[in-house]
Amino acid sequence: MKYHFSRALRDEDRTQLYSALDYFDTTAYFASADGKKELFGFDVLQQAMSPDNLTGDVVFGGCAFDDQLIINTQLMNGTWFVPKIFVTVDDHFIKFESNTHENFEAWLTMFKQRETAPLSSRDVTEEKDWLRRTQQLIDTLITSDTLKKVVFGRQKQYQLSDVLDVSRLITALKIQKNTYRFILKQHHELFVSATPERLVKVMNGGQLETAAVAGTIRRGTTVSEDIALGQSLRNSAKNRQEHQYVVDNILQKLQNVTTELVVPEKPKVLSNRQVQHLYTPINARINSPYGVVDIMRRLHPTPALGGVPQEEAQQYIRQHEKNPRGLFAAPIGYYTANNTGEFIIGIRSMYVNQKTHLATLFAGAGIVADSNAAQELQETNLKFEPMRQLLRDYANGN
Ligand SMILES: C=C(O[C@H]1C=CC=C(C(=O)O)[C@@H]1O)C(=O)O
Repeated sequence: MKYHFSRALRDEDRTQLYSALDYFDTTAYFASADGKKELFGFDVLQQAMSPDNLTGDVVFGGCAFDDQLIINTQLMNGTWFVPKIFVTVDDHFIKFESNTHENFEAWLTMFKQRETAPLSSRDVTEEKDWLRRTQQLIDTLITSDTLKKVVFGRQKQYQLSDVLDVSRLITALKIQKNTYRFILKQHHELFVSATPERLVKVMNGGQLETAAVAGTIRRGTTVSEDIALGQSLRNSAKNRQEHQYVVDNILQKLQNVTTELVVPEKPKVLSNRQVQHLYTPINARINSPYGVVDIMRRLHPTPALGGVPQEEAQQYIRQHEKNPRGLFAAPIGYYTANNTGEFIIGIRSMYVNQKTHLATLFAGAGIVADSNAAQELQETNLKFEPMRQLLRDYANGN
């Protein structure tokens, strides 16, 4: 990029940057799981449905989960853009890069928080037969010689009374600890995710970090109950199996494109606000000439989102889920011209059409032969909760 500027971070910078996300037609926001690093992309220099034809210092976007097209949306079928302005914020510093604006301070002062109307929401559609279809899937898994695991998705729609402001969404998302937060906005469409699942991060020098996040239990209401639940998750043969499918698949996919693969023997427990997961971090060094986009394409979908075997599970998903997933359960993130970048998985997410004011919330659960359909239904209810809470907090002005 042509213009570069950096300085110490000031208190008001973040608020102004959040407001700037509402001023442009196309924007992206990415926050690391510890909340220390935030990336912003503003306005479009180049745009495409696939990253292949874009040449920019940084590219934001996401692929659709599979090749099923969704009507009346551009965003959910996969979209990528090179921003005109790229801003990075960490604990102490702010870095501004631009092709079009020379003066960062003058640019930033243009953006003020807007007054917004109160919001209400009511649920309008719900997949009432999800329990029955999940039982049918369990029966299929019990009798199948080949199919071992399918991550089965569910969607729920809410009618909102007004448009959502990205700046207020970011503020309301902050309570979702230990999750990456991502918002992609294109025209009247928004995709919002507070996800614990990192697909891949590649750093300068080719160090690669990924993780298996699969196997779920609720949070306890007291510290001791929470710890006991985490322990029972670790001891659950069903959850360990569900998790191990993901670890094995990632290792197999990385084998020929990396060296120095490091994987702990046993999973840890990763706690989010509503649920706890089994979690295995996996590190490696990426072989030349592979880049972060190659690894993203190679890894997606892991059995945390698709299933085992991959092709058969994806076919089951295509045939038995009510609606295509779009960016739900799909890779979203950014990459740079230096082959670094980070892709997370768009779960605990929602899609909002700001013209119809319809919000679609997504949740899924890994189903194996040992699964209990009613428990999986409960699990998906918990997985809807980050976005339901977001809508509630947004409405309450939190
Ligand atoms: C598909 C989702 O979760 C996946 C990620 C973590 C744990 C999962 C599980 O335990 O079922 C799922 O594989 C979702 O949250 O919508």
